[in-house]
Amino acid sequence: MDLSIVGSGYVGTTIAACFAEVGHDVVNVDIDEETVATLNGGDAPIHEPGLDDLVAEHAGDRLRATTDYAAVRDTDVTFLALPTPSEDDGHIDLSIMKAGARSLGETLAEKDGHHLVVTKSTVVPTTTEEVIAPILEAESGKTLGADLDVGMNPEFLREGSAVEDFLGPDKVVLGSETDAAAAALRDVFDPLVERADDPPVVETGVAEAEMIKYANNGFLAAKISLANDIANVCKEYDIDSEAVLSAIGLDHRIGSEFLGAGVGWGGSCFPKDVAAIIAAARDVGYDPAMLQAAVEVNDRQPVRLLGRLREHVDPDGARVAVLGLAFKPGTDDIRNSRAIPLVEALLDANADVVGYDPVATENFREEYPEIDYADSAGAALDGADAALVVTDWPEFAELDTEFDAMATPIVVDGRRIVTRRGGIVYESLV
Ligand SMILES: NC(=O)c1ccc[n+]([C@@H]2O[C@H](COP(=O)([O-])OP(=O)(O)OC[C@H]3O[C@@H](n4cnc5c(N)ncnc54)[C@H](O)[C@@H]3O)[C@@H](O)[C@H]2O)c1
Ligand SMILES: O=c1ccn([C@@H]2O[C@H](COP(=O)(O)OP(=O)(O)O[C@H]3O[C@H](CO)[C@@H](O)[C@H](O)[C@H]3O)[C@@H](O)[C@H]2O)c(=O)[nH]1
Repeated sequence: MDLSIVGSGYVGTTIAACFAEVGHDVVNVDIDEETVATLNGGDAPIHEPGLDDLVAEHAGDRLRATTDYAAVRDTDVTFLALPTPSEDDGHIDLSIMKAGARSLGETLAEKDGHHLVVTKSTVVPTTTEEVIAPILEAESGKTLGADLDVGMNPEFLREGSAVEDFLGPDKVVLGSETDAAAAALRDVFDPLVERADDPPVVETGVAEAEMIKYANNGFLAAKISLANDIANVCKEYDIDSEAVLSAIGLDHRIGSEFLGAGVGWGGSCFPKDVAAIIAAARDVGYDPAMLQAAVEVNDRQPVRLLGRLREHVDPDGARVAVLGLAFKPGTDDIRNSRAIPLVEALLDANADVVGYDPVATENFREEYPEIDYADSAGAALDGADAALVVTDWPEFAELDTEFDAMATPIVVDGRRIVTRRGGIVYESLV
């Protein structure tokens, strides 16, 4: 099939390359000329394992990119993979989605025949039908349910394993309201479902599909927060939280994943999505207490980590190495990284901060040019008065003699990943 993907970021590029991989002809539309040029040059515009290879293989053939929305007229289905950031009060900011829908609608005015527009972005319930569809209808002159349909296909990929997750999903959720939309969505996903050995395909309504995404992320974020709550209790009793959490994970009703206690959840999705569904729920008169508690526990974890640091060193004037700037291992994405509140608090406390990350340093430097950066963990530790471990990059587990170069070897581990104990002052958050 001929597919167009509007937005070529973490999701748009990944799904475009993967759809090309399963046999579709795909065009990416993005307003960023550099992104488009990078893709057309055969390179991925983001760091994501396996993506470079797919882009290199399909670019110029089944995968191409353009800044010109007119390209969507040659396709059957368009996915909107545009950002849906948070407003200051947590509500979803739909301005980019609306701008994309307007451009798409304008261009569809000149397309004969049926077109399906699928929301891939994470949007609060009713957005696709009540916000996106009316813009598309108004701009294109097409009629919803006749020559225009909308659908919703939430995305569950994780950064750092995006390609693997998209090509091997636990489930595929296809939200539609008409037979034509349901049939087109099935046609898009059939080759992927077949290749992935038939994962469950959930066919549902558009608003249900929108809500499934928030329920998924809200549940996972709350699961981590509950693990952190339990781990904090363990810490106060001097009980090994890892032993406790791994034991409860053996109960199949609980499951062992996303019980990783530590400095909490960050990233481009959990914080904004949990905030957005809380705000949307309040708009319709319901206060989601569990989700709110998940946020509160999460906000406390960096504060607790700094408390552990202060038990050993006064940050004022101290050189503090921050190990890990990405919001999780395997990505250069720093959006809502736990390193952000930590670095800001350290700067407020007048610490001399040196950051290190295997791949996210340049992104962090753009936001925080005022701190020092090292090109290895060892260099960051050299001469430091204390180290905070913030991201669970596997290389931090291997650190050993590097700690010997610290001025005072105080290691406060926010991810419980460092293995060395002898000859250092080791303090774990949980
Ligand atoms: N990042 C993830 O892991 C992930 C996973 C699942 C769902 N999501 C959801 O997917 C959506 C996209 O997220 P992302 O992380 O890929 O965003 P992103 O910021 O990485 O990429 C968005 C892209 O859209 C482009 N863009 C902006 N305005 C445009 C316009 N008017 N027309 C065309 N292109 C435009 C930008 O240049 C950018 O390349 C969000 O709703 C997010 O919540 C993200
Ligand atoms: O046991 C765990 C697992 C994760 N995290 C943290 O949680 C955050 C999110 O991690 P992860 O879920 O692996 O990464 P994302 O790429 O943000 O993926 C989430 O957000 C995406 C965007 O909505 C969804 O598509 C994915 O299904 C969902 O897992 C990171 O800060 C992790 O460090 C923990 O603290 N403990």
